[in-house]
Amino acid sequence: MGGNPRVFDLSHVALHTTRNDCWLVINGQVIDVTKFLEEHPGGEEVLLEASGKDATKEFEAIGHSKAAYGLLLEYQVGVMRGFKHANAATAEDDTEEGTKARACVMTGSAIKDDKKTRCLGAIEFVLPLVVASFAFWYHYSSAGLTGMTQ
Ligand code: HEM
Repeated sequence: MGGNPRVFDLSHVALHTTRNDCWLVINGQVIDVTKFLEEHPGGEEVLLEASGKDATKEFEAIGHSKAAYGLLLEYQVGVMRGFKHANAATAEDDTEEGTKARACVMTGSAIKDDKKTRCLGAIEFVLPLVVASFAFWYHYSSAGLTGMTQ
């Protein structure tokens, strides 16, 4: 799909319900799974049953892997009219590039959060050690000084 996604109505998607022409809708993405029917690990029957309609619930109920979500992009032919993505402003943002960009943002923040947590962990561990060593040093050096002056 290019920068301008094709926009479909459900009535249009409903015209593609055969083995030779099989579309379905998942999360506002219009997916043409015709070429994927034979490859689908869950079998072609479930795809045919879900064809021509919004199959988001069925798709998500299976707990498909990230790879399966990635495949959606590969077979996407357009978006549903008026569909608002959970984390996108408009359906127009739901281009392949847009979705990939969002995926990057999501991965990016996940990694960032992870780093932050690791960094915090290190600080939480090192800081008490530094404070304790300082306290020791202060105690003994001032004791030494006191000893010297007496
Ligand atoms: C609503 C329609 C769908 C239903 C009901 C469905 C059902 C299933 C089921 C039952 C399995 C498990 C097979 C097993 O473990 O033996 C499966 C696996 C899989 N499906 Fe679907 N599926 C649907 C749509 C799709 C679509 C549209 C794609 C991608 C374009 C897809 C990609 C996959 C992949 C890659 C697997 C392998 C396991 C995984 O990576 O999650 N499925 N599906």
